[in-house]
Amino acid sequence: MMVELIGVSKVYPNGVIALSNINLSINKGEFVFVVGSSGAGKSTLIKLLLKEEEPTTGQIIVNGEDISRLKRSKIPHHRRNIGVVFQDFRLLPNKTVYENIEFAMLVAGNPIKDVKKHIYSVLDMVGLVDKANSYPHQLSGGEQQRVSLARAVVNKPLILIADEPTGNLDPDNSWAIMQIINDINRRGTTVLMVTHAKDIVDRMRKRVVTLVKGNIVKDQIKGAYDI
Ligand SMILES: Nc1ncnc2c1ncn2[C@@H]1O[C@H](COP(=O)(O)OP(=O)(O)OP(=O)(O)O)[C@@H](O)[C@H]1O
Repeated sequence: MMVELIGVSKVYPNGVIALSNINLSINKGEFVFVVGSSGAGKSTLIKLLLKEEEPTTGQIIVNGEDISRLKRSKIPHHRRNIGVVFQDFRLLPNKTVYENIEFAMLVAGNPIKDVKKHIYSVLDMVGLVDKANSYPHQLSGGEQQRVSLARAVVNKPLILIADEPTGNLDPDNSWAIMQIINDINRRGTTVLMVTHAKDIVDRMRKRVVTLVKGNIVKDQIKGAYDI
């Protein structure tokens, strides 16, 4: 099992119950869509997995490790297991495409040899070798998201979390991003993608976990977007 949530609840200090006794198991190599209306608890789930928030009850096990018991000093090591992409790309504006990816490797203290070759291999995967020396503002939204995906996987994470990765993109760019995420998954990375994109979910025929008010109300093997 790559990710396991056992009896996980999250009650924020203001009393809002964002997640209520969640049980969820995700196998190594699985692809899971998480869907649900606004406020259903999707972002909270991601924050718990990244250990940006602590669960109120329950256990969260990632790659065999109970992250609710993790020492503060072990959090960076835990986060290196997870690559993340967001709706708003979050590239560093003053660094080139190459430097954005290089920086992610440096920060992770990555022991990967031949940094340059490795950066070009992830750029090749997203079809942007020719943009290595461009700055983010010189790229389209779709291209920026491709860079952000290259950066997310450069340290070979076990899990890719994509938080509405197509939220700012038109249908063609959305579909291109979806294909890259699917390729990343086929190469063995477990993928958890939060999305509101009904057309994409319905076309991909992957596992779909549906949240309503902090509860999993549906978990379908080859599911559809149905809220
Ligand atoms: N830091 C916080 N403090 C208090 N309440 C919060 C906090 N973060 C989220 N909430 C509340 O918890 C509930 C779940 O929020 P969450 O952001 O997880 O939903 P979501 O499914 O990601 O929604 P969206 O699709 O709008 O991003 C909501 O009622 C929200 O108002």
